[in-house]
Amino acid sequence: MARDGEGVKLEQVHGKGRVRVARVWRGENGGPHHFVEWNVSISLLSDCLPAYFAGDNLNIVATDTMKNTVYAKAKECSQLLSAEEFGILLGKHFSSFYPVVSAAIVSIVEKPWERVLINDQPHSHGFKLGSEKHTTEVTVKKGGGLLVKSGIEGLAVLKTTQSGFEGFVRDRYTMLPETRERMLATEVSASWRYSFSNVTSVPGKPFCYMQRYLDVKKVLCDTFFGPPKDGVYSPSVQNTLYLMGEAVLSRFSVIDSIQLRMPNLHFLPVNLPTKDNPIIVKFDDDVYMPTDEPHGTIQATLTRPLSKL
Ligand SMILES: O=c1[nH]c(=O)c2[nH]c(=O)[nH]c2[nH]1
Repeated sequence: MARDGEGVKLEQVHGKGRVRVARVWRGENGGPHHFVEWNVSISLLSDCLPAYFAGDNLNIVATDTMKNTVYAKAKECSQLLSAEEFGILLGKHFSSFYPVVSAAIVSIVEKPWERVLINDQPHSHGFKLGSEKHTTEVTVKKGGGLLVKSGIEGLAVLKTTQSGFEGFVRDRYTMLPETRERMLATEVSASWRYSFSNVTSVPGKPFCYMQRYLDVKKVLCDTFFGPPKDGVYSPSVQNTLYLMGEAVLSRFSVIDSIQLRMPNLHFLPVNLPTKDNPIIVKFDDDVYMPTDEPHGTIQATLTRPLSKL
């Protein structure tokens, strides 16, 4: 929402960030419990410019109300649902319930609680924290326009060989040796966009966002690592990132585009020469110094041709 007035252009959005909610669904007749913990952020686009220009709050949906709505809607959801479905439900509510709201953006980060296995048996009500996180960002416009993104944060992956980096620009500042043998480590963040563009075109069951999230994660990992025995050679993070994104687009027709962020987390070869003694440690692809920073930042978005942008 923007207004030009007295030489000032105002663009604004307001919302509530980091609303933490956990929900348990207790199985009938002693069946297993299902559990999620979500961190929900809401932004509303609404015509509340008088609040900024004149201190008139008449059209403001209080952010406290947004927070309460998260708990109220979680309570109403009597069946297990995915973060995406909860985001759509909240987005539909905010954009249709309030005449002043033209669009709602709901972002959710799911805490990676996983059902625990005891003696290989899934526990009925016990969970432990995993690593990478499932995320979603849903935009719902008044009238039903929809954008659903899902994502992964913090998928840490590493391979000890089958990676190199050669043929790059060399100048007087370049010290990095060319190599066909190095470690490759990254923490993948991915965000992909589904092709549904209206709340009426969202597929119902059996389409399952949770399963799709697991499928995309598998395709990303399979492409990064390659076959179990021999792996696959990576000539750069850039090429591996591209192949990962391309594999997702070619495997899932409901996904229009994917953004991947893959920091290059360096493992530096350790050589310890001394002035007087023979070399204490000579690097032989064995001892490394892991570093978090500085790190390479490699990021790209792949979009399917002919996507309805
Ligand atoms: O895969 C890589 N891509 C780069 O752009 C780069 N730059 C660098 O120093 N090492 C690497 N590795």
